[in-house]
Amino acid sequence: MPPVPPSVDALRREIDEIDVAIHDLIMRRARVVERIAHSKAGEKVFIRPGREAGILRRLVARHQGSVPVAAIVRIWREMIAAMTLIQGPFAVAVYAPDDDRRLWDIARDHYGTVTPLAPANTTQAVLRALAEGRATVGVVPMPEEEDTDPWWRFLISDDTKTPKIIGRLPFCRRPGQKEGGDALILGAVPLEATGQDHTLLGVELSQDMSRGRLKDMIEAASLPVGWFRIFHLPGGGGSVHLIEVEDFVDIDDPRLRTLAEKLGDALVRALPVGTYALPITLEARKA
Ligand SMILES: O=C(O)C(=O)C[C@]1(C(=O)O)C=C[C@@H](O)C=C1
Repeated sequence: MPPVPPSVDALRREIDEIDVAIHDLIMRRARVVERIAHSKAGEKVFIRPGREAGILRRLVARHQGSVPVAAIVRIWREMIAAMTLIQGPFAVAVYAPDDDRRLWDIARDHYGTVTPLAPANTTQAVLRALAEGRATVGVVPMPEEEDTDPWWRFLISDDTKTPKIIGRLPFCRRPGQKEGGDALILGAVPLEATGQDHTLLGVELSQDMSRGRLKDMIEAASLPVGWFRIFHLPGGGGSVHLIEVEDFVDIDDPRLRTLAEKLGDALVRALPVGTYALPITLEARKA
């Protein structure tokens, strides 16, 4: 006689048991996070974007079976966001002018149901919310070529309180999803290498310099250049540049000293204004 398949009732009882086990594990995870939070006592910033990226990359790599991996990412983002809030106040300012909800939706996806999000009409308002402590992190659009008043120029500062770029959204890109509507996350968080990172380098010059010449100098300092944005300071007072470097570069990186030597008197300052963990692009088969 072939074995009798379990009844639907029996399968549902198995699901109930699994749910209890998952729920127990979530509560156990939260207790571990509470202990981590305890060890961070006294630190103003308790988010670790690099660690979050590592957790998701590991899960996406090991995922198998019929559940779309995008759903796994969503579940973990919900959990990590909730477990961030366990550790202290956490709020997000999102650039969402009038009825433009694009970044709002990306931010909600990343920060889950319970994280307070506040809309900001301008990118300046996002920076103000960060400066005034109303938001822990801010979500702003990727720098556009034609932006006449770019938000990123305020990040090129030696003031240690200046927020940095700490992430890029969406962190998981579905197959075919365009990069056009991407966002960057700002926050006063120490930069952390994850093994697959890009850095945004801020360069302030006392004079205008052609993009080609600056690019040559940066590449001669062994920094692999991605895209470039330029803002000419009013009144001919020089220029600021945001340069994507396809590597992790921190403030002590010797390549920055080489660049400073090459730029000589033209240089006012060159510093990393942030790094982001490279987003994951999901395979069509698993998405
Ligand atoms: O590892 C930590 O430092 C945590 O606070 C835990 C945790 C998580 O839920 O895994 C939560 C928030 C951090 O941004 C990173 C990870």
